[in-house]
Order: sequence, then structure tokens, then C-alpha cells
Amino acid sequence: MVRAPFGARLRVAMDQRGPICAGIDPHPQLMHAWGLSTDIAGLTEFSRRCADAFAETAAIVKPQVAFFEAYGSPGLAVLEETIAALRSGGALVLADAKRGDIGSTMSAYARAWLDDASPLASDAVTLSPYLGFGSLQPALELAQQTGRGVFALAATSNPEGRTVQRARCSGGTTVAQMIVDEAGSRNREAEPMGSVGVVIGATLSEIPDLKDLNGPVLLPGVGAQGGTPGSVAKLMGEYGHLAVPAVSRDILRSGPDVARLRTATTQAAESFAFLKQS
Ligand SMILES: O=C(O)c1cc(=O)[nH]c(=O)n1[C@@H]1O[C@H](COP(=O)(O)O)[C@@H](O)[C@H]1O
Repeated sequence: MVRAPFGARLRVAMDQRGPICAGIDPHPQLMHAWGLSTDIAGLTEFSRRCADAFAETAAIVKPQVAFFEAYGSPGLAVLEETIAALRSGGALVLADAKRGDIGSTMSAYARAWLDDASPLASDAVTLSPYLGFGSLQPALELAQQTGRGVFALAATSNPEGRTVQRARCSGGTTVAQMIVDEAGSRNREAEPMGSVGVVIGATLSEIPDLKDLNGPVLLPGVGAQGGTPGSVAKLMGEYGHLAVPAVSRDILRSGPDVARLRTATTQAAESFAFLKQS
């Protein structure tokens, strides 16, 4: 199937629905708060409500794969149904799987998340570049062939990340900067933006230079981890048009009512509408 590149599709979706990525993170505590059991029936209902709420309101939706894997194969079946429901409602799906491995194994991860033939195929997947950015090549190639995208972890929202990501490479740049630059080198010439994104925490006080990225920046950490529209504006500066703030618990707390989840999603998108201007 021929589809437009992910970066172009994401740009259109963000312009139409606002820039945020709504997260589906079925934490047991949230399932309790929604009056659901924490078994597979609860996971199924939680995910259906999220898909109902987000499919027609959010530009992009990020199911956190670990919460589904924890249920084994029935959990993965729920994830497959959720991905299909979101995509058929018009939302892009970013599978938050954080995959990364030696190239030959990476090819299999790429097939799982980025190949039309896979029931888990999504519009994009999060990747960990800590086996070396080059190890991601099979996923970068398959994403390009299939009009899909990737987001490489560059500077994560958790405080522990800095011990690795702020370390300096032999040339003097930080590891995080090197990852952003590697991503940018795959986005050159792309219009309106490339399909190789990076992940940068909305909780950080400083971030890598984004001038050569020309790709989307997923900013998790908004809400529950302390990030705000103000912190995203400050971090992104003149590159706000590339920002995709990711919000999970802060929206999910509005459940279980689907209408309330929808309202929380559109309100979150409105609070970041200013990003389009930068
Ligand atoms: O890749 C991610 O999405 C991610 C990267 C990161 O640096 N920090 C981070 O919190 N995340 C994910 O973003 C979501 C944040 O959830 P909330 O804190 O509930 O909004 C979770 O699914 C995390 O796994």
C-alpha cells in the first residue's frame, strides 16, 4: 500500500486536531479508579474507551506496549484491536515499544511494528538507539519504505537518563545531541518535516540543539511528571512547530466517561495550540 510519508501525515493531523499525542497507559491504579477489574476484561474495556475517546479527537495516540504485554497473548490481542480502532477513526498510532537491538534482531522488531503484514503495525514506533544509532537502520529503512515513522529516545524525561544522555562523545557533543543529529541527517530535504523523530522529556531544563532536526519531537512528561505548556514553549523555542507534547495520565484521569476523555483531549490540544505559530 502506498501512503504519504509519516512526517507529512503527522503534520496534517497536527494541523487539523492540534499537536498533542494522547497516551494509552492502562495502569492498574487507573483501571481501579475507572471502576474496572485489572484482568483482561478490564484491560479490554479500558482500551475500548480510550479508542472511542481518542480515535476522532487526537492527532496521534501512543499505546504503551508494556501495559498490554503484561497480559501475554490476550493483552497483545487487545493492543491489536486498539491499534485498528484508532487508525480506522483517523488517528495516527505511535506504538511505544522502545525497541533496540543488534541489526539482525532489529529487522524482526521492525517487521512487528512497521510492516503492513503485521497485526501490530502502527504509524510509528519508539526506538532505543543505545546499541548505536546505526543499529536502528532496519527500522529506518522499513519505515521509509512503508510511509511510517520512528521516534528515537534522545533525552528522556526521567532523571536517571542524564547519566548516559548527557555524557560526551569523543567529538565533545553530548550523546543526546548526537542522536538528534543522526535523526536530522535522515530528514534532510523532507517537506514539511521528516519521519525520523526524537523523544525529549518535557521535564528537562535544557535540551539538545534542534536546528538540523527537521523532524517531530515527542515530548513526554506533560502533566503527571510536571511538564507544562510553558515548559514546552521554553524548551522548544523557535522549533515549537515540531513539538508533539505527549500526555497520558493527565488525560486518562478524566475517565471512564468517554465524553469527558474527549473533552480533556481537546482541551489539552488547545493548551498547546500556540506551538503552531513558532
Ligand atoms: O517514549 C516515551 O513515550 C517516553 C519517554 C520518556 O522520556 N518519558 C516518558 O514518560 N515516556 C512515556 O510517556 C508516557 C508518560 O506518561 P504520563 O507521565 O502519564 O503522561 C509513558 O508512557 C512513558 O513510558
